[in-house]
Amino acid sequence: MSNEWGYADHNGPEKWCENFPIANGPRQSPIDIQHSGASYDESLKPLNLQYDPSTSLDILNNGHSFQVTFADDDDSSTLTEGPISGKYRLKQFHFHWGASDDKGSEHTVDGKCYPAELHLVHWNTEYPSFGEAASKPDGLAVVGVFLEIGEDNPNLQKLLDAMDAIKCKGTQTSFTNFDPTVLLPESLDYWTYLGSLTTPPLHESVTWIVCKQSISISSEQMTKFRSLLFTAEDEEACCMVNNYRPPQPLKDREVRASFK
Ligand SMILES: COc1ccc([C@H]2OC(=S)NC2=O)c(OC)c1
Ligand SMILES: [Zn+2]
Repeated sequence: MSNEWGYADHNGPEKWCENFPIANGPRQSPIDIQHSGASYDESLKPLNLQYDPSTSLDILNNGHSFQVTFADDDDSSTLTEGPISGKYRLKQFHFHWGASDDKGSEHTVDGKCYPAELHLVHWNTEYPSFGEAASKPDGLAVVGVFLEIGEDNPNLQKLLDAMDAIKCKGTQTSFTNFDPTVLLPESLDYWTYLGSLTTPPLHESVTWIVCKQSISISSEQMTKFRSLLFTAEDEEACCMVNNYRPPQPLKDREVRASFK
């Protein structure tokens, strides 16, 4: 398989180990989070997420998902506290989703799949850049938020309105003055464990912070996500759906809960 990984049968998650043997490593993500298997840790602090909307730059279809990228040349948008030490800067956020409402999240909870999952990707300012941090064991902290079918979510509308401009792989458009705080659930109770990026290169560099509470998305809004394409303008169109990796073995890891 060339380095062109994807989510199809010929280049999807079951094949990634051919070019990325870490795919079978000791701290791979995502995982199935079992309520009964998580231990409450009273030493876990509340998350401190401070985002400056003026750091949002653009929205891009990268051929695997769509992402909103943030200026990260100072400490304007950061994650501190929670399970981490030090300060992590927001680099980007993106989503994973399914072809139908019964699948799409990467993490599952007691075997339950959600239709989509948001990832807010932060890098440790102990390192000079995201690129340097991405391969270090404490380099990244990703906040995961489940999306559940319900009422229309007005906080997603600005993202949905931009999608016509980024339908194809490699297209992007300006996306300014967006505060990702509006995408967080009311409660910031979380599970945390040590894991990895969920796409190649699958670096085992992520402190995962998965929110217990979901946010809503309507079925109509999910349909808009599914109108994006994995493919470029000059290629045969392939709908961007099922861009999720299934749960990986927990192996010798613990999952801690910030709540009883
Ligand atoms: C710009 O940085 C990123 C962000 C996320 C990933 C993947 O890892 C997780 S988490 N979600 C993914 O899609 C990534 O993979 C190379 C690079
Ligand atoms: Zn992701």
